[in-house]
Amino acid sequence: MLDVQNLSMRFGGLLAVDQVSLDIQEHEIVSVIGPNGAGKTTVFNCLSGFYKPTGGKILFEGREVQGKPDYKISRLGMVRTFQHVRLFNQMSVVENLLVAQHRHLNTNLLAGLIKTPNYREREKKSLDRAAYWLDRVGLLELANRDAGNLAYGQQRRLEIARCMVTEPKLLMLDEPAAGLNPAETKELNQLIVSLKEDYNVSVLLIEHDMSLVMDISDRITVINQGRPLASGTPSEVRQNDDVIKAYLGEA
Ligand SMILES: Nc1ncnc2c1ncn2[C@@H]1O[C@H](COP(=O)(O)OP(=O)(O)OP(=O)(O)O)[C@@H](O)[C@H]1O
Repeated sequence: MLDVQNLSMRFGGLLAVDQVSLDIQEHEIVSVIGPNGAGKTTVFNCLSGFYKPTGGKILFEGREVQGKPDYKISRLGMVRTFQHVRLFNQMSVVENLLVAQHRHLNTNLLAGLIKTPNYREREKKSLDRAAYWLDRVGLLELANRDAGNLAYGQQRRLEIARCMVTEPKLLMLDEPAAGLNPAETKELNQLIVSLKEDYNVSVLLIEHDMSLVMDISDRITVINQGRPLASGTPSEVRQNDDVIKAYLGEA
């Protein structure tokens, strides 16, 4: 599904990502781990179109997407969350999900103004999808609350729902467990696995919580100082001496 070949990203004199390759097959959860500043978020920013990589190829379903703008990449079915939650805080919870779908579908302004039957039908579908996902992430009863007033763990779940209403093929989660308590992390674990099992979504995960990573990942890629250090199954990575020395030993 996703095939990243020798991805590089240079910021002036700093080579933040240096020849990183990874791939994700359908129905897989793949994690990218590594010490702080290793380049994980920069890889995400390149994949999701926030940065134009300075080298390498990104193939999504066989199509080259490196350098394409973020809205085009998300319309192809690759969507992401952010390390620091980015919701529309002044809007209600349900409005956040409606806006996500509008932006995704590139809704026609004129059709919206005169409310054509086709437009109404789409609006109804958007609302149904929003309600479905709010229920699915346990936020339905908070639908009319301002997003900014939700507890942190709830905002994180809303971010995932906001991705899911656009029906992605690949979901990229940047440190989704950061700031969550153990009970919330356990819920997150179950949610991510069910996205894969029940909705056939592939997941690319950046995460520092090693118990979560080891539990749900099919494969793991480790990067260190921008460079690929190792990749394999959780048990292969856990036993890799280089990984232990560079990261796991201190994690
Ligand atoms: N826009 C930018 N301009 C300049 N340097 C940047 C930029 N974005 C990231 N960097 C640098 O690239 C390197 C990799 O950063 P990145 O945020 O990708 O690491 P990370 O592995 O995600 O770290 P963390 O686990 O702390 O989130 C760092 O040295 C960072 O300072």
